[in-house]
Amino acid sequence: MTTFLGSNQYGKAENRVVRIYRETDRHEIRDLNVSTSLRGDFDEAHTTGDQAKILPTDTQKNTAFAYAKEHGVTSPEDYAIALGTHFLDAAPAATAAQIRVEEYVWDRITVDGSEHDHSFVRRGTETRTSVVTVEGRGDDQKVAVLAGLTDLVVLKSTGSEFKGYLKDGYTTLQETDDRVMATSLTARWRYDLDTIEDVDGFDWDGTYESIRSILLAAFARTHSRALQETLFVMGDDALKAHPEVAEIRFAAPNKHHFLYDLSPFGTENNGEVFMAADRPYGLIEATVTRDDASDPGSAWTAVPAFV
Ligand SMILES: O=c1[nH]c(=O)c2[nH]c(=O)[nH]c2[nH]1
Repeated sequence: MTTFLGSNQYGKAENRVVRIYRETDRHEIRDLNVSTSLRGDFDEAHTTGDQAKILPTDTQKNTAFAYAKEHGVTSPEDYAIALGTHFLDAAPAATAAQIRVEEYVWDRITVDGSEHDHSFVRRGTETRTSVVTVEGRGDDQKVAVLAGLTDLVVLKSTGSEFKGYLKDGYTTLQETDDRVMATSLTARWRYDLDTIEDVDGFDWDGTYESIRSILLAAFARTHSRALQETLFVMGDDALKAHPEVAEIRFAAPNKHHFLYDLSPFGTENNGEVFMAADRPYGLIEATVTRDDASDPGSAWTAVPAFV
């Protein structure tokens, strides 16, 4: 019996890079969790122990921090493209570099009705995400950019029904035309860079905010016949408004809210008191794709998402 080395990658995970812009009294903060991975011809490092081709994870960490100053962090996507491109120059054996960035958003604290210059409060649990994969060199170099968010917790107190579903001998669920619908949304969308004229000058932050608002508006506006339908409308709205987005993927846990039975206490419950169940949860996952979407290449390789 012989064995061989299968797919592999290596890098430094979860570098907590905080970049503060302090050129004026009104400071700006970008708070990132940056993970780097290199893929390529790193067989010897595993099979013979020869580390000659390995750019150490410690160096990758240093570069992540240095680039926060030398390149800057105008957006997670722009920073990740610069870092990924650099690693292909720095490590000749690498065929691809993947940079995964989570951004924790800080809002300014409002004091006496005005935003404070240098005091911030973290925005809930929501996290902005980006995954950039840079592959190849020179004219053949390909850059894939995913953006998204995770842990965006939303709830509708009405405007959601669930009925007309398949029933069998194990079905106990009652049909409803008025329920609470809540989820903690993960969404990732893939940019088609060929549709973007000036990638260096692209407004990554503005586009992120626009798509986030579209998703929230669609969730609020749509009378939901199922979480599946709501996700599709959210994706459809985002793709229609943003031709530069090829596809969007969702993972949405259905955070069930069960009407609590207060009848033993002689109290009516007209959709007023619910038990929020922690688990199990329905897990609804869906992709909405433009029919002429570009080839994703390795954009989704090693990205923690379904399919
Ligand atoms: O929006 C829903 N989709 C389902 O597939 C489902 N299944 C279920 O039991 N409740 C729900 N709700």
